[in-house]
Amino acid sequence: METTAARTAPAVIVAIDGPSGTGKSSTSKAVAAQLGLSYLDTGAQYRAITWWMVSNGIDVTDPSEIAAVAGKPDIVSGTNPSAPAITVDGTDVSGPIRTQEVTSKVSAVSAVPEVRARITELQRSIAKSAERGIVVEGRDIGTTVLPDADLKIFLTASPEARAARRSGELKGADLHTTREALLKRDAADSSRKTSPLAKADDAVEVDTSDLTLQQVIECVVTLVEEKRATK
Ligand SMILES: Nc1ncnc2c1ncn2[C@@H]1O[C@H](COP(=O)(O)OP(=O)(O)OP(=O)(O)O)[C@@H](O)[C@H]1O
Ligand SMILES: Nc1ccn([C@H]2C[C@H](O)[C@@H](COP(=O)(O)O)O2)c(=O)n1
Repeated sequence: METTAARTAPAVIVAIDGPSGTGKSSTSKAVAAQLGLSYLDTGAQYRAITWWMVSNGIDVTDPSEIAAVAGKPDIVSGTNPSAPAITVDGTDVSGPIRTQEVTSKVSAVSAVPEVRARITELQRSIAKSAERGIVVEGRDIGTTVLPDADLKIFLTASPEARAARRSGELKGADLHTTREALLKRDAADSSRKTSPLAKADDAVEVDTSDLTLQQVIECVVTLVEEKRATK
């Protein structure tokens, strides 16, 4: 619930990065809602462009084929933390971007420099137009997209904790398979040449393995409020 103090506070830009399943989306949405900030899920944008590539028969194993069409889809992201929305060429793709097919291909598509340049530009323009500030979550927000963010958080958690969270979400999917898939995606995202998943030198690292979601939210809200008090 947004407070009066939040409505009158100075604008603040918060970058939240980390590997898959560390709680970035859940935390970012809740913090933004509580503090009256906009919210941007940058993973959803990479998933949306991947969905478009797959739907249009692009060979996602061929970076030059991806690069040639990276500018074609029109991706529009909503920034309401209570109702995050994403469309591609006017079609709501919030469901289709979460399929296993898109999840298995998104690391390859998001590694292509032309894709990153396009999506990074979009992200910066959304952040710039957020009057009351924004929480932007992803993999390279603190290092590349918004290096001057007021606050940078890097969430981590053990592979076991992350796999348990994900298999809970996927209605009891096999823990070992889920863990291996998470680690494979992290390895691809961390080893790409252009803006890999990485902690910014000035980011605050929060290990969420043994924290409840509510504890993580409270920790980040406190960090944002402390930062706002110095602005
Ligand atoms: N601290 C926590 N304790 C227990 N469960 C959590 C915690 N944080 C998040 N979760 C749960 O873990 C799952 C993954 O969280 P979330 O989608 O926020 O992670 P993420 O880092 O955004 O992942 P991805 O990068 O893959 O999108 C969700 O079901 C969420 O409710
Ligand atoms: N800033 C970002 C955000 C996401 N990606 C890529 C890498 C992820 O595996 C994929 C999906 O993200 P998720 O929905 O799981 O948060 O998108 C990236 O490269 N940079």
